[in-house]
This record gives sequence, structure tokens and C-alpha cells, in this order.
Amino acid sequence: MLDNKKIKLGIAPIGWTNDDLPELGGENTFEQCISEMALAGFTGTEIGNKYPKDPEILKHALELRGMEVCNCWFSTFFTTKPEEETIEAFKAQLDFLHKMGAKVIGCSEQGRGIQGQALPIFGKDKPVFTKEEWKKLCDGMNKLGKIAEEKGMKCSLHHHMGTGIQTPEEIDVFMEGTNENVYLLFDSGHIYFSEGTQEAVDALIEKYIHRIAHIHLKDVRKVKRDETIQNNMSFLDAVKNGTFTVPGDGDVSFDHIFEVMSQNNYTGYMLVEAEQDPAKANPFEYALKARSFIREKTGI
Ligand SMILES: O=C1C[C@@H](O)[C@H](O)[C@@H](O)C1=O
Ligand SMILES: [Co+2]
Repeated sequence: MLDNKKIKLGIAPIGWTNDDLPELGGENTFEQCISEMALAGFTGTEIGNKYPKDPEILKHALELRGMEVCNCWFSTFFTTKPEEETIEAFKAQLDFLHKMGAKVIGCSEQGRGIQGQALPIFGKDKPVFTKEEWKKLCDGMNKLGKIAEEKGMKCSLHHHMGTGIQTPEEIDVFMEGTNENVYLLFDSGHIYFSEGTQEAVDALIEKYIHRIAHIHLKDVRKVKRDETIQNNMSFLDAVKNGTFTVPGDGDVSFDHIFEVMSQNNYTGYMLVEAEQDPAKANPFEYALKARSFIREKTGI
């Protein structure tokens, strides 16, 4: 059982409209998306391209439905661009999130990343950072961590397929190279997609629970992961093929994740994030499915 005074439940708009694949869910409006999120029983959301850019308008629309923003994706480019560019853009995004009342910002190092490209996601093109790149990345992230901390917020890093921080070994290098102001954004789907084992999922949450600031609950259909490898598919083709789904609908077990969160008094958000084709997986139906799975497993 999880403590609902410490843990809040969110859902990402990516199941309704996928910003990385605009053809998926282009017809779903912002209002439909947040209304269905609220109706399914979620109180937190991240931000999609269709969300109003004006914080007051966004806040009002969410408050009408008893919802709030809990995090937003932020792309860093410390390994490939001048540090100041990432820092300036970060400050603007952080200010916006601060106005929205969010406590966390979820970064992803996109330098040489291939998640948006038509390249095999398990091929030779995935970035492997050099010593110099690791240094630039960790130094830069430590700066972002301090800026966030000064605003009372937590700067986190989303380990992600097709980036230089994908595998458990790469996550270790990152966590060792950064300080206590930098947190991990744990994504169950990305670690399972990368490693293909439940052990990797369970080991990652156990190892870093005290530095995890935000959790993405994402499930993976193993058969689709296998097809991704066999057919040399890109990340986005794997998404279209249905690799990801909502928790409880795939092959990841969430039992140990919930147990570790409970035993270590995890405080913050857990957010369902399950991008798939809304024409095949109705987002409202899948949101309800995720909601009842979480209720059954955690009591929240
Ligand atoms: O947190 C995420 C944001 C998406 O844009 C991304 O590609 C998805 O897989 C994810 O985990
Ligand atoms: Co995620």
C-alpha cells in the first residue's frame, strides 16, 4: 500500500497526442485530453504542445478539473552546444513551471540522441559519450541542479532510449558525476525497453530511490520489444508498433517498484506515461485501465 498523502498520481498527454509523432492523435483537443484525465481520476499532468502557453490560462483550465502541472520535459544539449544556451532555455522553462506550481523539471540530454531519427534504436548509432562529453554533461547538470534548488525545485534527468544515458551503466556514470541537487527521473518503460529484464527495472529503482524525484509508470509489450530488435526498428516506429502501454497491460511487473516506493517513503508524483496509437488504444479507456490497476496494486 502507498500513502496518498505522500504520493500523487498523474498522467501524460502523450497517450492523447504524441508531440514526437504529430500524426498520432492530431484530432484530440487539449480540453478533451485534460477532461478525460480528470474523469479517469488523475490529478497531475505534464505538458504537451497543445497546452496553452500562458500560465494563467493553463492553470485555470486545469483547476476547473481539479488538476495541476507536475513536471515538463526539457531537452539539454550540454554535449553538443555551448553550455549557456541550455542554461538560458532552462531558466525560462523553470520559471514557467514554477508559476504553474510544479516541483520538478525532467531533463533529457539530447546531444547526439537518436530517439527522433529513422535509425535502428538497438543499432550502432546510439550515442556513447566520451570522457569529455560526460564532464560537460555532469558539470552542466550540476549547474541546472543548483538553479532549480535555489527556486525550491528539483532538477531531474530522464534516462531514455537512444540517448547517452540509457543503460544501467550509463545511469551510474551520470549519478556518480552529479551531486545531490541532481535527481533521477525513473521511467519503468525505458529501462525495460533498454535491458529487457525485470531485474534491471527492480535494481534501478532500488539503487536510486533516494535520488528519484519523479516516476514515469510505463509498461512494455515484450513481443513488440522483440520485433523492434528483429526488424531493426527506430524508436518512433517501435512506439507506433505498440511497444509501450499503460501499467498492468504489458510485461513489466510493478510490484517491486511500489514496494520500494513504500518502504523508502517516496514522496512526489508517479505519472502514467504510455504513448501508443490513440486510434488503436483509446486514451480514455487506457487511462481508466491504468487507474484501476494502480488502485488495485497500491490502494491509491
Ligand atoms: O518522458 C517521455 C517523454 C517523451 O517525449 C518520450 O519520448 C517518452 O518515451 C518518454 O518517456
Ligand atoms: Co518517460
